[in-house]
Amino acid sequence: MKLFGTSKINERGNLEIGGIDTEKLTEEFGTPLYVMDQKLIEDTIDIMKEAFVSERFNTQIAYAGKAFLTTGMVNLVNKKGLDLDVVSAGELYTAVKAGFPMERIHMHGNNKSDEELNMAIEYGIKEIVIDNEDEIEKIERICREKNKKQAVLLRIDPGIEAHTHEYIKTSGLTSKFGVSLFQENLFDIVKRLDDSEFIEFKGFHTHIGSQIFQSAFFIFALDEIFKYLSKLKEELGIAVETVNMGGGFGVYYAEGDQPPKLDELLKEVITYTEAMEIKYRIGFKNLYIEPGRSIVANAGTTLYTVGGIKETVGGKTYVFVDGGMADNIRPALYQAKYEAGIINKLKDEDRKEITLAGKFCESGDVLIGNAKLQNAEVGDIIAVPTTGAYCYSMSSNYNRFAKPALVFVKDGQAKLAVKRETLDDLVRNDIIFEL
Ligand SMILES: Cc1ncc(COP(=O)(O)O)c(C=O)c1O
Ligand SMILES: N[C@@H](CCCC[NH3+])C(=O)O
Repeated sequence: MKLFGTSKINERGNLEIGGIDTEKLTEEFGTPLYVMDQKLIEDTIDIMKEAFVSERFNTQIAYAGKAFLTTGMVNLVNKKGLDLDVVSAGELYTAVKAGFPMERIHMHGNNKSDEELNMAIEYGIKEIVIDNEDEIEKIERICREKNKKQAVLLRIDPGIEAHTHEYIKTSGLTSKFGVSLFQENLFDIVKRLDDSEFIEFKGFHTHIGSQIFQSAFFIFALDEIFKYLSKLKEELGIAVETVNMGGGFGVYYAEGDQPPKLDELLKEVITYTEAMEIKYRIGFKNLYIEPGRSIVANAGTTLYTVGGIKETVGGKTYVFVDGGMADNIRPALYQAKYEAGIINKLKDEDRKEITLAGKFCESGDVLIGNAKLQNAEVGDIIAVPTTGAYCYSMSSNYNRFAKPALVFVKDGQAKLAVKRETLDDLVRNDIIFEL
C-alpha cells in the first residue's frame, strides 16, 4: 500500500496521518471515517501554483468542487487563492455559505436549471460555462430580467478521445458535453455570443476527461482549440481572450498506475500554450485549468472496521468492512482499483489474497477484488488510501446507510469537517401520511 503526504507508519507501528495515529482517530470519530490530509492538499496546490505560471499570459487554477466539496474545503480553496468551479446550486450554495468570493466562481453543467442560472447571475459569479445552444437563450432571458450582463465561456468538445474509462471520458464526437468543434454552425454560435447585449463572451472551455495519464491528450486539445481561435480571428475578427483547458490529470490509485508529475505536466502545458500564443498572435490573455482529483485524491484515506471474514466453498476469502459502495461507488461504477492495509500490521510481510467487500445488499459491493492484505481479524481497522476524490462527493444513503464522518487532519490535530449522519437524519425529510 502506497502512502502519500504525511501518512507514515509511526513508532507504535500504526498508520499515522497528519501527525495523528489513525487508531486514535477511529476511537474518537468511529468508522467508516473519511480522513483528509490537509497538508498534502496544501502542498499539492502549491506545486501546481508554482508550475502553472507564464510571463506571456495570466494563469488561474480553479478547483473542481465535484471531486470533493464541503464548506471547510471551500475555505481551504479560498485561503490558497484558487478559483472554484461549481456544477450545481448545491455546490454554489456551499461556496456562498463558506463566504467564498463570488467573483472567483465558475459554473458548469450540461443542463443548468433556471434556479441555478438565476443564482449564478444574481450572485455575479466570474463565468458561466455555456454547454449548449439552449443555454444561451436561458442566460439572455435571465440577464434581461435582472438587467445584468454575464461573462461566459463556451464549452467546446475538441473530439479528443483520451485513454480513460468510457464513463469518465467527456470528449469525442458523441459526448453529452459541450458544442463540437466540428459542428457546422459553430461560427454562428460564437457570433451570437459575441453580439449579445446580455453576454460578455470571454472565450472557450474544454475538458477531455478524467484520470488521464498522458500529457499528449491535453496538448492535442490545446492545439485544436488554438487553431480554431486563429480561424475565428481571421474569418470573424473575434479575438478570444480566455481558454480554460479543464482538469483531468490522473493520479496513482494502485500498482501499475503511472500518473504524470503535476509540475512537469503543467510546465509542458504552459510551454506549449506560449508557443501557440507566439505563433498565432490572437490577443489571447488568460489560461485556466480546473483540476479536482489531482488536488484531493491522494489526500483522502477511508478507515473501516472489519466485521467478519468468510471463506467460501469456492475458495474465495472475503473480508467484510462496515462501509462499501455507499461511501465509495468507484469500484462498482468504473472498476476502479484501490490498495488497502491494516493500520497496525502494515509492516507484516505475511499477505493473503482476499476480496475486500462492503456491507451493502449487492454482490457488486466489492471495494477491492484481489487485495494482498495482511492477516485480517475481526475488529481490525483497514485503511484504503486515495479516496479523497469522488468518494464523499458521490456517496449515497443506499440501504439507508448513514454517511460517515469526515475529518481534516494536520499537525497532530483533527478537525471534524462533516458530522456522521444519524438515524434521525435519514428520516428527516420523510413524511408519515395517512394510508
Ligand atoms: C468540466 C469539468 N471540469 C473539471 C473536472 C475535474 O476533473 P478531474 O477531477 O479529473 O481533475 C471535470 C470532471 O471530469 C469536469 O467535467
Ligand atoms: N466521478 C468520476 C470522474 C468525474 C468525471 C466528471 N466529469 C470518477 O470518480 O472518477
